[in-house]
Parts: sequence; C-alpha cells; structure tokens
Amino acid sequence: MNLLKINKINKKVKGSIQITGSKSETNRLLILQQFYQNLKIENSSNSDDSRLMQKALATTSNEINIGHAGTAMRFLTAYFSVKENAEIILTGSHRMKNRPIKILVDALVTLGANIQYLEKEGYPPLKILGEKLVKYFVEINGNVSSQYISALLLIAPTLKKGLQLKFKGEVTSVPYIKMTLQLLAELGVEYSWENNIISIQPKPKIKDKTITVESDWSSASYFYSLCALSPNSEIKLASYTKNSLQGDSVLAVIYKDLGVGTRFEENSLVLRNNNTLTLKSLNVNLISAPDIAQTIAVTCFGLGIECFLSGLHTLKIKETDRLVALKNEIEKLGGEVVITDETLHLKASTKIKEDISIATYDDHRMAMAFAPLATRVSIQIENANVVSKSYPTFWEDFKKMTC
Ligand SMILES: O=C(O)C1=C[C@@H](OP(=O)(O)O)[C@@H](O)[C@H](O)C1
Ligand SMILES: C=C(OP(=O)(O)O)C(=O)O
Repeated sequence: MNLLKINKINKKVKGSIQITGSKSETNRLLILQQFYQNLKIENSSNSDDSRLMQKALATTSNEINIGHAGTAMRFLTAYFSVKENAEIILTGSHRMKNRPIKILVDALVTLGANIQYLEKEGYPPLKILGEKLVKYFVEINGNVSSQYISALLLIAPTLKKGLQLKFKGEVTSVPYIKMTLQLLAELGVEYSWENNIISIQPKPKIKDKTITVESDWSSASYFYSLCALSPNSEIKLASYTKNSLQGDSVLAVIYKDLGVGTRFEENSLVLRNNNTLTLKSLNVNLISAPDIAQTIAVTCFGLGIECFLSGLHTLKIKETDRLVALKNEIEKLGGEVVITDETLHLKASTKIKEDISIATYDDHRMAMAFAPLATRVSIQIENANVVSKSYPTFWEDFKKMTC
C-alpha cells in the first residue's frame, strides 16, 4: 500500500476495537523470557518491532537486522553482551545506523562487555562477543534515551552481583524506566531507586509466572484524537487497566482538556466526546510521554487551537526528526509551527487545506497522527503501511470507526 486517500468522514464516529499489546512491555518481556523460561506472556504485541525481536532471539544466524526497532536494538545489545559465546553482528535500517547508541555501549564496556563499531563510532552496526560481565557499578547519562537504562536493567538480575546504576544529569522518559522496574518486580526481582542510583539484586531463577500485556496506550492515542475531532463520538478500546505501567496513559488526563472523557468499563476504555471544549491553548510538557507528541499537535491543529509542547528533546533521534516532520506537514496543510530543539509551538488557525498528501518519513506515528484530520478534510497519507512498526491493523481499525 503506498498512497492512502481518505475521504472526509461524514458520519458519527462510533465503534469498538481490540488493540494489540504494548510493544514496550512485550519487548521487555521477550528479553526476560530468555533468562526465565518459565515466564509466559499473554496478549503480546503483533507489531513489527516485537516480531523482529522474537525473530532475533530465535535465530541461529550470526547477523541480525533489526530494521527500525529502537527498543529491540538497544535491548538486544545488552542481551547479547551477556550471552556467553554469542558472536553477533547487530545491524538495522539506514535510520537505525544514525540513531546513537554510544551511551549504552560505553556503559556495557565499562561493565566488561566486548562490543565494536563496524561503521560509524557511536552507531550501529555493532559486533558483540558475549561475555560474563564482572563489574556491577556504572554511571550513565540519563537525558538522551531511557532505552539505554532499561536495556541495562533488563540484564541486571542475571549478573552475579546485580547492578548499581548511577545517573548523570536529568533522566528522560522516566515512566519507561519505571515500567522496566515494575516488570522485574512482578518476577520477584528486588530493586531500589534512591536519588540518582538504581540498585538491582541478582535473581538467577523465578517462580512460574504468566504476565498479560496491557494493550498499547500509544496506539490508543490516535482514537483519542479521532474522538476529540468528532462531536458526539464514542469509542471503546480493549484491553486496558486503571493501573497501567505505560506512561502514555496520561492521555486520559490530557484529552480531558481537549473534550474527551474516559471511563473504564471492565477491561475497556470508553472515550466520549462531551462537546465541552472551551480550551483556547494547550500547554504540556511531554518529557515523560514523548510518543504522543505528534498525536496531540495534530489534534490541536484539527481543533483550531494553539498548542505549546515542551520536553521534546528526544524527538529528533526517533524514527525521524519528528519536530521537523511535524512542522513540514502541518505547514503543508496551512498551519504555522515554530520549533526549537525541545519545543513545538503551533499557532491557532481555523483553515485546513483539502486533499494534501502527507509525507510519513518512515515513521508509523506520522501516518497515524495525521489520519484523524479526515474528520475535517479529505487527506492523503504516503507509505501508509509504515503503521506496522507498532500497529499493523491500524487502517482496518480506523475504517471500522469511521465508515
Ligand atoms: O523503553 C521504551 O519502550 C521506549 C522508550 C521511549 O524512548 P526514549 O527513552 O528514547 O525517549 C519511547 O519513545 C519508545 O517508543 C519506547
Ligand atoms: C520511538 C519509538 O520507537 P523506538 O525508539 O523503539 O524505535 C516509537 O515507537 O515511537
């Protein structure tokens, strides 16, 4: 599927869908399952990123191409570093070769790992020779990506003396670190987080355990947006819990201000557009939830309200430079956007140009974030199948709600 043309939606948005499991939770659990084979996972993500992770863990080949999957790249770097006798070349897409990994590699090497860069210093591809890591203390810069920290935490309980991680600087995307710690705790791993030090105790074995992955909140964000942009709409999404491990569950709070009420009905989220929007300008810091920045910016654009987003310094090293991509595409539609290295300011505007073709920059979230604008105008999405990185059935589910 290349160019997807979406006609303006003229009916009331209504429907009920089951969203696939969180890719963040799934990719952590897949690593942990290698260490603890009596761990069972239910409602795993069917995303490309999780399938690639599964394939990489099952392969007998010495060369693994992880495509665009950031968590898989980072978690597998740590995993193969401690897998004795592993001799692996870990590579990825062109974009992956430009997503930094030096902070993680330096930390692993400090702990005793054997990793070499095969092309550009600080970036994949990597050659990893699995070793027993002998050290148990390392300092790490926490403000570039929390994935480096999660990668280390995931291998920590398998190390003889566990691990002590000391952070330098502010830590970004903290809920993802807490997710890793909470999953470890569910397996009985003991940890503490005091000031800027996380300590993990060793845990060679666990009791039999089944973990059911909650559905993906980042994927739910596109339906929050659709609901906010469709008066009287009602959308039901399964399977979610009130005590989510996912930081993107903050959507329920943010979208309340954008006119969407959330209630839980058993294990489903019910979103309702209450037609209560009075807000003229939204101001949110997304340092804890960077993956919903695109969704929120596009919702505000569709609603014709101003929006000021901060805490976005990690967006430029994701699937694409998401700040530049957002500015380019919103401006094609007639909006005005000012970006800095870590902020985005969308000016209020009421007109949206018809039938514009939105470029997606190999970024699933660009495709999904712009789709709900079809409630306002007909729109075209380029390379629409990019959505499979996190949400392979997105277009079927979007159709169910809107046709
Ligand atoms: O640990 C994770 O599962 C993730 C952490 C975040 O990355 P950063 O920590 O690089 O912001 C997030 O953007 C990504 O989609 C998933
Ligand atoms: C940033 C993302 O993923 P990753 O870093 O795992 O490629 C994402 O899914 O938005």
